[in-house]
Amino acid sequence: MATRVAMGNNKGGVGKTTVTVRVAEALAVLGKRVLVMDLDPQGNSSGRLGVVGDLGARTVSEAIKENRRGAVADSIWPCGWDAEYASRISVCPSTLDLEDRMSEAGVIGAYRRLAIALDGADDGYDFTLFDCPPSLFHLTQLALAAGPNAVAVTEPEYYSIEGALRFRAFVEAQGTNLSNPELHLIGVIVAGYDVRKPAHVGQLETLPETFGPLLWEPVIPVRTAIQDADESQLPLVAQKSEGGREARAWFGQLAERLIKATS
Ligand SMILES: Nc1ncnc2c1ncn2[C@@H]1O[C@H](COP(=O)(O)OP(=O)(O)OP(=O)(O)O)[C@@H](O)[C@H]1O
Repeated sequence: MATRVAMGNNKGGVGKTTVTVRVAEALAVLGKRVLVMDLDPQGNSSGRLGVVGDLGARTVSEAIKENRRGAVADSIWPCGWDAEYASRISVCPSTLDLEDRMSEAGVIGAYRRLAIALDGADDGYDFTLFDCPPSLFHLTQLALAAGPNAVAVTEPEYYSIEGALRFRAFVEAQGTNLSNPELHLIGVIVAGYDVRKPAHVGQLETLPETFGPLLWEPVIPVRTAIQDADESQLPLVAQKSEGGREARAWFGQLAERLIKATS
C-alpha cells in the first residue's frame, strides 16, 4: 500500500488543490510514484494534471459506487503533462458525478467504500494523495477512512485558519468512528501568502503558536507562475520565470518534508 495522505480544510479556495498537485509534481521530480485521488466534484486536480475530456465510467465516483476491492485500478489515468517525471504521476479523476456519492452518506459502512476500492490498487505507488473537497462530510470522510495521514492546508487568513482547526479537530476525533484509529494530522501547510496583505502578515505570526511543530516550512507565497501553471493545466517546469523556479524549490522542500514525516 502506498503512503496515503489526505489534504483538507473545510473552507474552500484555500489552496488545497494547488498544494496537492504541486506536491505530487515535486514528489515525482524526486523519483516517487504518486497517485492523486480527486475527491472534489469540481475536478480541478484532474484538470490541472491534464486529465480532461470524456472520462466515461473511469472516475473515482464509479470506483466508489462499485464497492469492490481494488476497483480504483479501473479508474486510473496517466498524468497528461509533457514532462519526463509526469510518467510517475497517475490520477483517479472526478467529475460532477461524484456529487451522486453524497446520497450514500447515511448508508451503514459507506464511508469505507473508497478504502475498499483502493485496496491493492495503490500498491505500485509510493504516495497516494487525496485532494479533498471543502467540507468535512462524506467525500472527505471517504479519504480519511482510507489512510492514516492527514495534512491541513490553509491560507494565513482568519477563516481559512478556522477551517484548518476544524479539520484538525475532526481528524483527531473521528479516527475510531471511521474505522481508522491510526488517523492523525501530520502537518499544516500554509499557502497563498500575500505579503501585501497586512492581515496575512499578522496571521502568519500567530501560526507557530496555533499549530506548533505541526506547522511545515516553507510557507508558499502567492506567485503568478503558480496560478498560470494551474490555469494552463501545465507542470511548474513549464514556468521559466523566477517565480516558477522559486515555486519548484518551495514545493520540493514540502515534498521532502512529507517524505520525512511519513518515513
Ligand atoms: N501560491 C499561490 N500563488 C498564486 N495562486 C495560487 C496560489 N495557491 C493557490 N492559488 C490559486 O488560488 C485559487 C484557489 O486555489 P485552489 O484551487 O488550490 O483552492 P482549493 O482550496 O483547492 O479550492 P476548492 O475549495 O474550491 O477546492 C486557484 O486559482 C489557484 O491557482
